[in-house]
Amino acid sequence: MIADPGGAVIGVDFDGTLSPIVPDPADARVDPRAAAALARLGGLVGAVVIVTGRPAATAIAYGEVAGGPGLADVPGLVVLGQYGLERWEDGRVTSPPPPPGVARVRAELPILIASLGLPLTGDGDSGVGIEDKGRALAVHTRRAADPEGALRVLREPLAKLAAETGLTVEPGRLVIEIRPTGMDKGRALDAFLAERGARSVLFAGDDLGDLAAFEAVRRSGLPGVTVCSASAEVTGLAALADVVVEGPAGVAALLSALAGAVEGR
Ligand SMILES: O=P(O)(O)OC[C@H]1O[C@H](O[C@H]2O[C@H](CO)[C@@H](O)[C@H](O)[C@H]2O)[C@H](O)[C@@H](O)[C@@H]1O
Repeated sequence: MIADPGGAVIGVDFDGTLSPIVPDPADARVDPRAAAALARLGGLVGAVVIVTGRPAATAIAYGEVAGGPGLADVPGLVVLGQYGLERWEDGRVTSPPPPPGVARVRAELPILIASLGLPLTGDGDSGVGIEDKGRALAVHTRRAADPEGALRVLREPLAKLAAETGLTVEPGRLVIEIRPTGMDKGRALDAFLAERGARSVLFAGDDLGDLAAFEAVRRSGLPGVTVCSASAEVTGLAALADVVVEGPAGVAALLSALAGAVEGR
């Protein structure tokens, strides 16, 4: 990677990796040090790609940094959003239309959650939150009175709703998403590595949804490094990573050190 940076692909997740976990998903923002490191790397390596469950445009918007380089300033950046269904590049998003089941989930979710006796969040209130991502919906319990308990109550009814609407369930950090089938971070990364003719790859993530990308690094057969952005909340991923760092601050430090090593080679 350092000897042949032009062949390297640097892949990163957004929430929990570039952006610290916060109670309200709408408050998430990139760590400015991570954005600055990626902006350096973008001019040095083959490609920088963000692979995220967020809509691609949301990652770009939450990647703005006042007075410094933000994610939109990373040279050649590609964002594969909604687990690879969307692509942001050169300021434009391309994506297929949402499958029809999403509209039914959107209509039924508030009723279903109320029927389970779980209060929904209002502005700034505690409760269960619904994040509408256009082609997927996420049900968040981080702000519920009992986050783990709410997750337990929701698990089966959401799986049933996903099955009835031809969609799939994606569990995450105090969140269950109902999203289109047929794509995941691994498939998205496979295709990107092939498209760019990658000769090495690094992928950093924080959650079990990032495991598919770790597996893509392994099956690529390329010299590869998997990085876990560690937290007390997700303990399973660290054992499966080559390198473990402390959250987004640790990821930023690692990316910055990598940029320094390439610049100084
Ligand atoms: O693939 P990622 O970039 O990691 O996105 C996965 C989901 O992350 C977001 O939720 C998580 O972060 C929130 C903000 O810190 C936090 O409040 C929540 O508890 C976490 O689950 C996001 O809201 C989802 O849409 C993403 O799919």
